Parts: sequence; structure tokens; C-alpha cells
Amino acid sequence: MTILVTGGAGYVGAHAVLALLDAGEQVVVLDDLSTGSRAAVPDGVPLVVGDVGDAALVSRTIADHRVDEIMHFAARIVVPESVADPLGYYEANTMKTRALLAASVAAGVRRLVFSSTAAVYGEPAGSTLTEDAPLVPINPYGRSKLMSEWMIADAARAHALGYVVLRYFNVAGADPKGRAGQSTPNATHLVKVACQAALGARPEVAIYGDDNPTRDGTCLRDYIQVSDLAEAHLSALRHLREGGDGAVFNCGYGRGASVHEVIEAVKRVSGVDFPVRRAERRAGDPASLVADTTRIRRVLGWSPRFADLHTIVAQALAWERSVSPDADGRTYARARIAASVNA
Ligand SMILES: NC(=O)c1ccc[n+]([C@@H]2O[C@H](COP(=O)([O-])OP(=O)(O)OC[C@H]3O[C@@H](n4cnc5c(N)ncnc54)[C@H](O)[C@@H]3O)[C@@H](O)[C@H]2O)c1
Ligand SMILES: O=c1ccn([C@@H]2O[C@H](COP(=O)(O)OP(=O)(O)O[C@H]3O[C@H](CO)[C@@H](O)[C@H](O)[C@H]3O)[C@@H](O)[C@H]2O)c(=O)[nH]1
Repeated sequence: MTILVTGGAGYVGAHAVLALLDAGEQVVVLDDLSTGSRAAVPDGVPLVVGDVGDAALVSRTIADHRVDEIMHFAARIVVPESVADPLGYYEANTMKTRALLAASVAAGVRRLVFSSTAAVYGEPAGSTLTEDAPLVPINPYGRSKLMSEWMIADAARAHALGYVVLRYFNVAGADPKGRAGQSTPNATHLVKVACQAALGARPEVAIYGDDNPTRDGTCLRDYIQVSDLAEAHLSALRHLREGGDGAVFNCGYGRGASVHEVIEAVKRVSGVDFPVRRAERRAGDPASLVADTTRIRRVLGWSPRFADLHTIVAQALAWERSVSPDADGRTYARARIAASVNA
């Protein structure tokens, strides 16, 4: 049994690959390297460089590697970019997921775990979100993912395909063994941006809006550590292998941190008081996204190991130190991932 990991050279996908290898699974990665990097794929793991929307390539990869399970991470993921380029997002996320599904169903793939997002909930009214909260995304990114969720559920009903949809809240942190982290070029994610500012790789952090209806006016997000999230994928696969029903699960910790609180945590952990400035709100940003995690804990038996903002920030900082040029333009040497796999 081989698991095809689309987007396995990216941030979350690379951590899932490590978790799968640690669990003794066989993996093949399909990635076009648009935001991912070859170096994120551990030695010994086959990497097929190509487009997940290329049905012929997907069919060939499934046949060549005897794939019967897929984890589908490949996507474009930046909310404001989706507002500026909606058609690009529908193509990358919705149409290419359809192509992957068609090839998978035709080849008899049995199980699919799909990366969805809290952005499908839109601008929620309540404090925490259960999976049954209204699905009213407020940006094209969220809509592109919600359409994919619907296609997957419909295809699963019509064909012998088991599926789990995981709706991630905000992913952050890095592999605790230092084997992987977030290397996306020009990353826009708050924790990474703040860590880069602490290390002198950026001059400042802009806070996008401090007039939201939240406790300090800045947006609240539920930051989930990336290896905890990778474990949720393994739990989802086990659930399906044991005959579990198709299902949707929130992935978060059930508590929100504000932009101010994240910046304070990065300042405290790094010991650096970097400049922060107020900026306009960003297009498509909901004020608050916090998960209710009852279902994933109950049905999948998932329990997180790193549910502490300071721990997450410390991991992100350690990773950033290993990959970022510092203020003088020096690049810190990065430990080779391959050498430490299964260390
Ligand atoms: N990072 C987050 O906070 C977050 C939150 C919610 C959901 N997600 C979802 O998680 C998944 C992974 O996100 P990430 O943070 O690892 O992003 P990422 O950009 O680091 O990884 C995406 C990977 O997919 C590859 N890719 C993109 N388009 C492709 C295509 N057409 N064909 C083949 N490969 C392609 C990229 O090269 C990259 O390696 C995405 O589906 C995203 O929507 C992420
Ligand atoms: O330099 C920055 C970067 C971010 N923010 C704010 O910080 C919060 C988090 O932003 P970011 O880290 O960019 O993540 P989101 O826009 O919340 O989106 C992430 O989290 C979503 C799930 O909640 C996923 O669907 C997306 O793929 C993923 O990019 C938002 O309020 C931003 O406005 C700033 O104030 N300054």
C-alpha cells in the first residue's frame, strides 16, 4: 500500500510525510514545486514533479506506485491572493481537485484525506465553531475549498471512496526534531512573519486591523502545531482503514490567540523587541476563527501534544534560525532533513 501525498514538498505536506514515514508507511509525493521545495522531501521518498490537475500524470503515478490512498494537500492557500485572483484559485483548488478525484475514482483509489480550511465558515457569529456551523465563506479561497469538499462527498457517495475532510485552523510551528518547518518563499503567515522580524530578516510586522470586535481589536485565530496536525492525518487514515464513515473534522485547539498576543509571544520567546505598526485591515479576513474540537477528539481519539503558543513559537523560531538570512545577510546552515529522518 502506497500513500500518494500531493503537495508533500510544502509546509503541512512535508510534516505529514515525516509522520507517515515514522509510522512505517510507504509514500510517494506529487508536487509541482510552485511553493514547495525539493529539499523538504526526505531522501528515499519518490518525488514526482508535476501538476495535480494533470489527470494522465496522476493516473500514471497511481499505477506506477500502486497507490490506494491519497492525502491531498496541493493548493494555493493565501486568502488575500484569492481575492485578487479568484479564477486562479478556483482553477488551482477546485478544478484540479476534480481532476485528481476523477483519476482516483477511475483507478479505484480507496481512501482520501483532504486538506480543507476554517475559511469555509466565513465570518462566524458564535465563539467556537462546530463542524455543523453554517458554511458561508467570505473569500474565494474558502469557496474554492468548500466546493472541493462537496465534490469529494458526492464522489464518495457514488463510488467506493472513503474520505475524511480536515478543516485546519491556522497552522504554525515546526517539527520538534528540527527536520522540517515552514519554508514557503514570501510567506504571509503571521507566526512566520513575526519570527522573521525577530531574527532581523524583516524590518517590522504590520498588524492588519485593530478595530475588530475582539478582546484587543486584532483578529483571533486558533493556531495548531503542524506535527499535531500531521498526527490528525494519521488518525483519519486509521479511521477509514477501520471502516469509519466519511466525515469532516475541525483541526485546532479550541482557543484563540489575537495578533497582538502572537506578536508578544514571539517577542518574549526571542527576546527581541522588533518594530510593529498598525496597517489597514486585509481583504477577506474574518475577525475570529476558533474551533470546537469535540468531534475530532471523540471520533478519532486525537489529542494534541503541542497545544501551547510559546512552544509553537519556539519551534517556529528554531526553524527560522536554520533557514533565514540574518540582518547581515548570512544564511544559517540547515541540517539535512534526510540525515535526521527516524532519528
Ligand atoms: N498553512 C495553513 O495555515 C493552512 C490552513 C488551512 C488549510 N491549509 C491547507 O493545507 C494545505 C497545505 O498548505 P501549506 O500551508 O502546506 O501550503 P504550501 O504552499 O507550503 O504547500 C502546498 C504544496 O502544494 C504544491 N502545489 C501547489 N499547487 C500544486 C499543483 N497544482 N500541483 C502539484 N503541487 C502543487 C506546492 O508546491 C506546495 O509544495 C493546502 O491545501 C491548504 O489549503 C493550510
Ligand atoms: O503580517 C501579518 C500577517 C497576518 N496578520 C493577521 O494575522 C491573522 C492570521 O493571518 P495569516 O497567518 O495570514 O493566516 P490566515 O489569513 O488566517 O489564513 C491561514 O489560516 C486559514 C485558516 O484559518 C487557512 O485557510 C489559510 O490557508 C491560512 O493562510 C490575520 O488576522 C491577519 O490579518 C497580520 O496582522 N500581519
